[in-house]
Amino acid sequence: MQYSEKKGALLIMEKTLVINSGSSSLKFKLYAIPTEEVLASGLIDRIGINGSSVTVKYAGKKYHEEVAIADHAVAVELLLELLRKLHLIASLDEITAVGHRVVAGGEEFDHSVVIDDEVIRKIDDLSDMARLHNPANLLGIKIFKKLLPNALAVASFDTAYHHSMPAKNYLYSVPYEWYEKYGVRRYGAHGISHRYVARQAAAMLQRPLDELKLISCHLGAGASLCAIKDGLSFDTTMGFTPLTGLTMATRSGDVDVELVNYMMKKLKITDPDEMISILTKDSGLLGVSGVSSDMRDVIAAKEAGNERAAMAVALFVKNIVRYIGQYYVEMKGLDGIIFTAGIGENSVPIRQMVCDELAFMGVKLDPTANAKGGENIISTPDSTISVLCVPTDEELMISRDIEIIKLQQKEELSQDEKPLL
Ligand SMILES: Nc1ncnc2c1ncn2[C@@H]1O[C@H](COP(=O)(O)OP(=O)(O)O)[C@@H](O)[C@H]1O
Ligand SMILES: CC(=O)OP(=O)(O)O
Ligand SMILES: [Mg+2]
Repeated sequence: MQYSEKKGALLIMEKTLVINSGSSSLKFKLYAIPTEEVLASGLIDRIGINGSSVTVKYAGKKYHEEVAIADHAVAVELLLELLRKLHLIASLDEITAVGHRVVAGGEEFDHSVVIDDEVIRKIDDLSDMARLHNPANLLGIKIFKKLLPNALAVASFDTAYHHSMPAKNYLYSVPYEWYEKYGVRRYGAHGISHRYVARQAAAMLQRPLDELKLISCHLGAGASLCAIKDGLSFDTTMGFTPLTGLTMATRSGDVDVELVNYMMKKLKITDPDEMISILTKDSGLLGVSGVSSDMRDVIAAKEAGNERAAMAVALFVKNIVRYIGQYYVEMKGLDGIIFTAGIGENSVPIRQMVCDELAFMGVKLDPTANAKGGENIISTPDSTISVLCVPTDEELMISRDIEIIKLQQKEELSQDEKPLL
């Protein structure tokens, strides 16, 4: 624990580490609490594909290294090494809380929780609902639990935000008992991000969040749209698992389930898991383009005249537009479209291509604002629907949830200490 003087008051400074394992990346932020100052932030990028690298920003400095990172286990090891090597902390004990993004939280977890053995078991049980993510999330949880047994460990779930969806938006048209007995329903994902960008958008538009109809487009290696009404998730493109919805880096998005059966026969595959693995790891941008899972590479190939790369980009854009149309109708109106995550935040051409498809509705991008990126309103003032670029900050949301949990724990303690009358 350290002390810091801010505006004349003596503050006890604690350090919170937040770990965000995505399918292609591992991000982390080290915060000073309560000031929320980011002491260090890091991105381990392109996990499992060529050209992987690590970038850490700390104390006005930047560390960058191109290094092979085969999987999330290697990424977590690298994170630990960097914490020490770059002297981001003097000793691990300085970290008093660790927050973990967990993708699948099922029906049970509708808010962030303190991680104990029971929570670990449940996250493990939910792995079938996010096979690219929950095992990687658990890996980080277990390593840090072992290294920092006394730190407060918290799990924040991607699915939690979507608990507000009405039944007509989360039920599938399948036997109802599947939902009742086995929890088969749409859970969605990226909820921590959709929640964050919706709040930011309301502040940028200077309107109360609960009066806005928004569509948040989280376009990263995994991608999902979320229709946000009354400040809450109303509908989302990911389903029972993060496999469905949009075209993604390596995931197919929506397909007719009959093709699973058909292709198993054609490819002489007997194990359904093998088929799901093809739809999860060999499809999407990678499968269609044959070039790469990374949108940067696919756009470069498209510009060089590669037709399959152009088709992959066209499918990516088309599926986003399809769902924007659906949610516009479902919400009976739309005030703002938000672009976020790796592609949404950084790709000027993808934002342009999506908005070009919406031009007939009066959506107009300001090309200068679009090229600038960052946290910005990127539509023209006369656009019928505002378009916003909002860099997501899942880590900040997780760190704030940790503070809420700390407050609740303090309140519970003080309740316990109250003398019995
Ligand atoms: N400038 C860019 N143009 C297009 N795509 C980009 C750009 N920068 C990053 N990306 C894309 O962002 C993806 C990573 O997004 P991110 O949200 O970090 O993914 P995840 O959290 O799902 O691992 C990469 O796969 C890459 O395709
Ligand atoms: C749920 C999901 O797809 O997450 P990410 O985009 O971080 O891989
Ligand atoms: Mg992500």
